Amino acid sequence: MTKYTLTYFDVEALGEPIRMLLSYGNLDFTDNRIDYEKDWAKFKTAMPMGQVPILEADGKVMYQSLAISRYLARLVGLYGENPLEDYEIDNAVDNINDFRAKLAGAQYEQNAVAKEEKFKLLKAETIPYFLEKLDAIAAENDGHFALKKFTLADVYFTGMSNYLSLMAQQDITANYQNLKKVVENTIATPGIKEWVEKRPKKV
Ligand SMILES: N[C@@H](CCC(=O)N[C@@H](CS)C(=O)NCC(=O)O)C(=O)O
Repeated sequence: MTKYTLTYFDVEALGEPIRMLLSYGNLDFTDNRIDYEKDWAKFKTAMPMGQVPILEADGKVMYQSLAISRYLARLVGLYGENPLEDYEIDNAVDNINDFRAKLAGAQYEQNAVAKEEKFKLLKAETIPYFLEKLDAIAAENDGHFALKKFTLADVYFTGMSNYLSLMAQQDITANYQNLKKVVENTIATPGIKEWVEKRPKKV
């Protein structure tokens, strides 16, 4: 049986959907967490693109979190059954990822004045815009993000949700019942439920 090792920082963020997919599939994995302050400089040079997450499977080193997530989703039956279904799932994941990129653009802005301006715009426009759109998509899909069923897109949103809330400086599901439903459904799913109960409490 394949043994997986996920290497990432001691946070949820981009690594968490991967941990959830591995847990959902009941795949045997080591959750290898790097201490950023102490150890990252020496690990970075050994990473294929100088970044994490990476997933090792029987000697194969995989990187790029979305590529890894799609690979695992295929493996555990959370991807589409045909190219059109794949498109629907990818589309939902890309919408969520666009939201993440907007938040990260403000969060990691180095200039303090520019950062404050970016956050003002985020709070006034970008965050409500994305959350309303995403909530409407989840409403159309009966509490899922695509195809009215549990897929990679639900796991991606749920795995990222605490990190997205942290960056948005607000609970992103608080006023959006359909988004809340996606998260509740996902964390009640066998495999993921057990993972969420035992995972380190680090966003
Ligand atoms: N597109 C990459 C981005 C990976 C990425 O941004 N990783 C960050 C952590 S979330 C990282 O390794 N930062 C440390 C660095 O770049 O030195 C992916 O999705 O895997």
